[in-house]
Amino acid sequence: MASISRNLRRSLVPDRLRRLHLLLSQHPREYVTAECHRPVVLHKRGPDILHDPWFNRGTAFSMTERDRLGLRGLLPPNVVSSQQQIDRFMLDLTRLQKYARDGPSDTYPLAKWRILNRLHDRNETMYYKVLMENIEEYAPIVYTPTVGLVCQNYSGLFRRPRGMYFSSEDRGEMMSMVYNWPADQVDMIVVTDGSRILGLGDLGVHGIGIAIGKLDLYVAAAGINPQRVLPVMIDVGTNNEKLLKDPLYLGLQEHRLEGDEYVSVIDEFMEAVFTRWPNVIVQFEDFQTKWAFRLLQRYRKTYRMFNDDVQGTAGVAIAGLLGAVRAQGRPMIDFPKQKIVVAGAGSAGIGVVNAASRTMARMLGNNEVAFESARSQFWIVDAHGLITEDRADIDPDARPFARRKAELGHQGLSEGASLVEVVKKVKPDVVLGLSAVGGLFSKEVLEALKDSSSSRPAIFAMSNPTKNAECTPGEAFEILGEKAIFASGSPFHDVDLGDGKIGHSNQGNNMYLFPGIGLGTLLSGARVISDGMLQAAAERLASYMNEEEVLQGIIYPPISRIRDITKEVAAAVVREAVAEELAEGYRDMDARELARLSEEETIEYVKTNMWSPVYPTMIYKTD
Ligand SMILES: NC(=O)c1ccc[n+]([C@@H]2O[C@H](COP(=O)([O-])OP(=O)(O)OC[C@H]3O[C@@H](n4cnc5c(N)ncnc54)[C@H](O)[C@@H]3O)[C@@H](O)[C@H]2O)c1
Ligand SMILES: O=C(O)C[C@H](O)C(=O)O
Ligand SMILES: [Mg+2]
Repeated sequence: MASISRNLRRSLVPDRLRRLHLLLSQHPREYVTAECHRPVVLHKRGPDILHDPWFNRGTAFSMTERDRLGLRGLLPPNVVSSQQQIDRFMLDLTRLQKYARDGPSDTYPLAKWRILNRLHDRNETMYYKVLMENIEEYAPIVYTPTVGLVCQNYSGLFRRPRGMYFSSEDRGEMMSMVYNWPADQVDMIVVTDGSRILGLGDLGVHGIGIAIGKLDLYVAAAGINPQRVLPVMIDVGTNNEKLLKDPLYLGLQEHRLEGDEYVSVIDEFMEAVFTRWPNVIVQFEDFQTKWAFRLLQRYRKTYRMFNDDVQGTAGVAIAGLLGAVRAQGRPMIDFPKQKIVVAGAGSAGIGVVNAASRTMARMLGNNEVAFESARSQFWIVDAHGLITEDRADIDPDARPFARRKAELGHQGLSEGASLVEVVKKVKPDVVLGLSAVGGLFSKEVLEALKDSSSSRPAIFAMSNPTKNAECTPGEAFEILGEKAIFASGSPFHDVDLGDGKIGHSNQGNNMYLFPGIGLGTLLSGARVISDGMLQAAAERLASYMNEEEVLQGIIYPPISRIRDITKEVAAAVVREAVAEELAEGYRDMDARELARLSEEETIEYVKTNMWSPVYPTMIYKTD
């Protein structure tokens, strides 16, 4: 029988230990934690349980449970194990996938999503077990890139509602509406207003799919209990003319609210959710750039919130950029010498440049000279070309990084210079795309990068979904050869370079950080999410890959390791929250005890609190 760690043993009384041994004999060891061992109290019986995906376990209900919960006779008599259920489902899934093509040129992503979604609707535990055990195959279905296709087709795919919808029509009602949600505890909310879904633009209310997909990763990667997650869509209208005219559109058919009216809706939502669930964490997702920064500044000092596109993406990019330095055989401290061209000056691009330049400045001494030197390592190109001081109506968020007049002359560049011109003149170590323009890193741009001052030029084609990637790994390796480092926001296959050589295609997606940021914040009980906590998360991700992997060009972990990396990131966030005296503790772990935990004990503490897809003991209560 598998052994139980000392920490876990300490937290269990003897009869629970017996059940734990039973669980260990039925499930992979990593699933069995104290968190999944808590009994669940039910206030419903019979068919109500079978229709509730949180509690339903179908044919896996034992005979004693069927008696206890009024289920006897409501299910076929053969009791099966959870593994037999998964085997049966997987067989059916493979068969259905085969006969349910989505279209002539396409393979089966939407068909797969529909089948998985039906399981999500009837048995959440089983759904997450399938997802976790097949994360490489199904993360790209429930998350990027297929989630984009799902949002684009949401009116046709919609079956059962999931999550909550707040609209501009609900002004004045939100405080009472939040009590319509059935869970008394919510740990994690992902909220979107649907205004910029991946690189697909304004998808209005159909953007709820992205919040659902992000929370699927919170459950699968971070072990947040699926009963305590809440996807939210704030429908303030849409500026997508097609949706405004579409008779099948599910949202408000009016233009988006603007200005103070818009802010007041978001304010009301924040007040309502933090009143009912004071300890909740709110992740802002896919808000158009003009609101992303403003809302972040407005709430980050008072609420437990962060913006994934601005802050999660920045951390993931920093980890990858540091990986690219190490891949050149140089120490991370050489990062401030890297010349970086960024294509895209939206929430993601500016978020990356802000955070990466701060990281450089810290390495250089954190004073004014250091900041100035760090700033000068970045060239930002947007839809109008190179951003310089000469630009009229410059976006205030981009202003600090506009190239100075004095620098331009000797570089032979001017306001609005094209991307290819900038790459030719600057000879950057890195080109990083967050432009949402597929193919932007054209043959010409990649050819120009051959003159890079780096021994291993790095290409980050980070825009999503797949067709928005600035280039493919095939294009990058073909032109730049085996030394190139490649990462993309959506997954691509590695490239066979012949002679047994592989061009590694890394996935540089904020999924490697947001689950750990959320989990670490929850388990530390930090009241806000500080820059230091975000930096600690990024640094842990950066150091996760070992020297050998990095030298091979592997700068991000494979998705199969997402649960492990998330645990490590969460522990780093907890420790930083403690160091900054922001941690207030979680459940029976108070701030003082948290501070006494060693690094290893913090990791064990995180692991113990991660939910796993194991059917818990159920107890029926009448009130
Ligand atoms: N990989 C990840 O983890 C990750 C995270 C966040 C966002 N993203 C992706 O980043 C993209 C951008 O997101 P955003 O919120 O910043 O969007 P945005 O629309 O606010 O910004 C896009 C930026 O690209 C610029 N741009 C447009 N055409 C260009 C061109 N031809 N050359 C150079 N720049 C051009 C625009 O001027 C703008 O500054 C999206 O595709 C999104 O999916 C990826
Ligand atoms: O959702 C993703 O895959 C990454 C990112 O948040 C995005 O907006 O593209
Ligand atoms: Mg996003």
